[in-house]
Amino acid sequence: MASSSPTIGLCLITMWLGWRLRLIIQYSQEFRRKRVTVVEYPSWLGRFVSRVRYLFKCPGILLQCYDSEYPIALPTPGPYFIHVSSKTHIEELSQAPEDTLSLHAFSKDLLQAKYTMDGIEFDDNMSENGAVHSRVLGVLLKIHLDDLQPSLRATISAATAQCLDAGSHLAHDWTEVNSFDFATRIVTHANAVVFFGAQLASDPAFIDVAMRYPNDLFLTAELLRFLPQSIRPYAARALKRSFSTPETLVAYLMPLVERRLEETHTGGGQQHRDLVQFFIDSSRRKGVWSAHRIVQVILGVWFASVHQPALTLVSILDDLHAQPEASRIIRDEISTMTDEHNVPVHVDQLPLLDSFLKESARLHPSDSITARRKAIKPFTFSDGTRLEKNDVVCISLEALMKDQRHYAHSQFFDAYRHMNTDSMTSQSRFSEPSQNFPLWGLGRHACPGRHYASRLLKLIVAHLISEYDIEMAGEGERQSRFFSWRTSILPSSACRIRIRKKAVSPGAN
Ligand code: HEM
Repeated sequence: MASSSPTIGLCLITMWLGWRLRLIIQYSQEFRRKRVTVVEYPSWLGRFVSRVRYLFKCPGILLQCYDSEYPIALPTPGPYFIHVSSKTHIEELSQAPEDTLSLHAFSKDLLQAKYTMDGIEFDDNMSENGAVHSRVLGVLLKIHLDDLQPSLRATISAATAQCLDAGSHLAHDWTEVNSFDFATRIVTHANAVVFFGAQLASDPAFIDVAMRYPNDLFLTAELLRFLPQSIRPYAARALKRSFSTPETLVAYLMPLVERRLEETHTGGGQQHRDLVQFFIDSSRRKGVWSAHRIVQVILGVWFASVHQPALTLVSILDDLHAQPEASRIIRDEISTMTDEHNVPVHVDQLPLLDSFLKESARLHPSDSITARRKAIKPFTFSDGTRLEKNDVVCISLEALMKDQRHYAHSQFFDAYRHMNTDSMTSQSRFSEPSQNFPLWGLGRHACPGRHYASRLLKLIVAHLISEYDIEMAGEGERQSRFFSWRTSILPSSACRIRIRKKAVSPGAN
């Protein structure tokens, strides 16, 4: 009996390896694309190694092999990813119809949504959901940002103080925290107010679940993607025991959404200004979504809304420390800049703060690629470059934003780069997607949450920089504090900051 478990384990591993090898052989035989450079080692073993290497080294490989004209293809443990970077390819990719190059078909594979978002069934051509997202995030949330700002400020302030209470206390009032945990906690608290309103956002048990959900989703999806389709439902059921936050989150959200739907139908209750209400109001135009459907969609948006801003904030804090002079001037800008009527300037109208955030994201994005699309059917670019069904195509984000052709002295951190320094006004804004700055994607899918993300990051940075002294804990190159997994560039556990309340606070606007 004692020897049976290792034998079963060995059989399962051998079966899994055989299955992966069969897929690799299948993909490699299929992969012949006109005008695309394939970056992989020759031979079967080489191809296997190339795929494993992709998991740990993708951002570095893309920087090394970047070509501003010709697409490059990298083998991944799944399909080949074809990375484009020329103006024409980028334009054609972002304008391709959803039923040919689909973001949602890609996201469905990436996030294993059926298992991680309470059984949501994505259609590859999700124009209906897309329209509701755009209205809720890109229109209603954007319009209400100024109204939400006071509660966001108060929440950021309280969440920061709470994180510091829980951190490791050092001499001279310093507290040390893990940068990513710190950023995730503040973003989670702020988002919870905006998504679900003050009542649920003030429940610590809910915040704990909401904060853990993106991590559980990410790990579950990663594990499932390594398994054959046929056994994913069983594996997902087994994984639920270890990663239970999706179910718990649904248990919190269903009563809230049901109550709101009821209030909306009867016309009773108070007026709510949060995303749950915006989703209810916007989906009514599409024939009233059920509470369950609204919760499923909110789970997807919640993942996007926590993970990316938290990663972006970690890099901003890192860069503020590396650029002390710019950091000092931003602090002055926040505390002293007034308009012609001597009224403090709105946090969204501070040109150096905006430029700094954009420069930080340009040099240190949290992902090396953007605008991913899965080919639902074959697609041919105007120069003849061809994609076959199931290929994934995307833009080489990091390499493109470090290309000398787009940015002079592109490796140099220039806090003023995105400003007109004569008039000291913004030249191009952080929240604007463009061909040279596709951080938010491009075209009809460009991130609808970008105005909120930009405002949130500015409010957090303004609060931290005005009220706290911040230092990196431990020195060393940036590279030693970050690692990559697939295309993501992630902070390691060595990414820690020391933080303490300023002796005299200049006070933010
Ligand atoms: C720094 C923070 C963020 C970054 C860098 C970012 C980046 C992106 C990117 C690259 C895409 C894909 C665009 C494409 O493929 O063309 C995207 C899509 C999306 N993002 Fe963001 N995002 C951020 C924050 C947010 C926030 C805060 C929210 C919600 C409040 C959000 C909601 C979404 C949604 C719903 C989509 C899917 C859009 C669609 O289906 O058409 N994002 N984001």
